[in-house]
Amino acid sequence: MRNVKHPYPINIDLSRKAVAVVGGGAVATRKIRALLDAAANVTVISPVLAPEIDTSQVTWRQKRYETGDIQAMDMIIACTDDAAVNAQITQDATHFQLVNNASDKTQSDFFNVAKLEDETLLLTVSTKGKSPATAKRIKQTLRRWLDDQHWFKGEDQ
Ligand SMILES: C[C@@]1(CC(=O)O)c2cc3[nH]c(cc4nc(cc5[nH]c(cc(n2)[C@H]1CCC(=O)O)[C@@](C)(CC(=O)O)[C@@H]5CCC(=O)O)C(CC(=O)O)=C4CCC(=O)O)c(CCC(=O)O)c3CC(=O)O
Ligand SMILES: NC(=O)C1=CN([C@@H]2O[C@H](COP(=O)(O)OP(=O)(O)OC[C@H]3O[C@@H](n4cnc5c(N)ncnc54)[C@H](O)[C@@H]3O)[C@@H](O)[C@H]2O)C=CC1
Repeated sequence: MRNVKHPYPINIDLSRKAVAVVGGGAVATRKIRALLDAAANVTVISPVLAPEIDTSQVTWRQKRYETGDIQAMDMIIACTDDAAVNAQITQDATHFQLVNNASDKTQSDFFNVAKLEDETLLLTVSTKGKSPATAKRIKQTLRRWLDDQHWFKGEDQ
């Protein structure tokens, strides 16, 4: 995140929000899964899409990113494999849009978190951007502990 030491953690209902994912590769695939879980209206802007992305669940604009593409979006995830394009997207976003630059943590309004979820629980883990792999490992450890306590009834995620 740009310069905040104590980010504000929230759970967002995205069902009335328009979310742009710029890029259609491995990172986009993971972010889109979580966005669709939260009922977001997802538009993917990318010349190519990974086969795991279901085009019946998103709006696909098959093109390279251009300034103006994100104008009507509430939230934007910049995850192309071109750092200059991701930086341009951060620059194009206005102060009332929330932008995540997946390739540069100093250019994001928010970070994505690792989540563990069933009907009644939503646990999220963040290392404040320091180590996503550690967040994933902590999530897996928590999952085993919750299973041992019979406190978790979710699928593997
Ligand atoms: C800052 C942040 C920004 C953001 O994306 O919001 C960010 C940034 C970066 N991630 C990188 C790498 C990987 N990240 C993952 C996975 C996850 N990354 C997630 C979050 C975040 N990642 C945010 C901070 C989270 C926090 O605060 O802890 C998770 C938690 C949530 C999610 O993405 O949905 C999800 C957990 C999956 C789960 O829950 O199972 C994997 C795959 C894996 O581990 O399986 C790899 C490949 C690892 C490898 O193999 O090296 C790189 C290096 C890129 C490079 O240079 O190559 C950067 C760039 C940088 O650090 O600047
Ligand atoms: N935050 C995170 O969780 C992680 C972030 N990363 C970062 O994310 C970047 C992307 O990683 P992957 O998805 O694995 O790459 P990838 O190579 O699988 O996908 C890149 C996608 O970007 C698209 N693209 C390229 N130029 C574009 C443009 N001008 N406009 C629109 N789309 C464009 C391509 O068509 C492709 O679909 C990496 O370069 C790395 O910096 C990598 C791993 C995890």
